[in-house]
Amino acid sequence: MRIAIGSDHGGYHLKEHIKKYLEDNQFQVKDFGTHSLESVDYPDFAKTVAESVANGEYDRGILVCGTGLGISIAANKVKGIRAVVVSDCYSAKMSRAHNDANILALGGRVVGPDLATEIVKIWLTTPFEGGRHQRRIDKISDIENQYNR
Ligand SMILES: O=C(CO)[C@H](O)[C@H](O)COP(=O)(O)O
Repeated sequence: MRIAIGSDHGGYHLKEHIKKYLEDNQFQVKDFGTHSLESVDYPDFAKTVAESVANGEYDRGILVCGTGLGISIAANKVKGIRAVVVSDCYSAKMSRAHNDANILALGGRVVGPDLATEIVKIWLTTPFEGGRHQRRIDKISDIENQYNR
């Protein structure tokens, strides 16, 4: 699986931790930055990662800012993106099974590295269930198409 990752300064340390986990576990990872603790603007990284997932270059994206909130809001502006902020294992599972989330957003100031690793593991291995959930995803796409032509 090809995974695009990105963060702002608030998510930098957790992004580096997740990158190492992914590389150690034979995922193909592209790090779109940021590459230091210098203050940057999270929409810049959300946009790059979200576009790389929306255009099919990468299968999934993982984004980290201080809370996961701003970077997920920004990513969700890109057509075709379903970004979710997750800080527990149940939501990680359900965001895949029911919501077919294609971007996981984490808060570097919210979740510790061990919990984040568990969330990432679950999120990357849980399949979408389809069925009635596909109908609901299609309705989300309909809303998106209405406002984002
Ligand atoms: O969590 C975030 C957005 O949702 C950002 O990481 C946070 O707002 C950055 O704050 P600061 O510039 O004070 O480090």
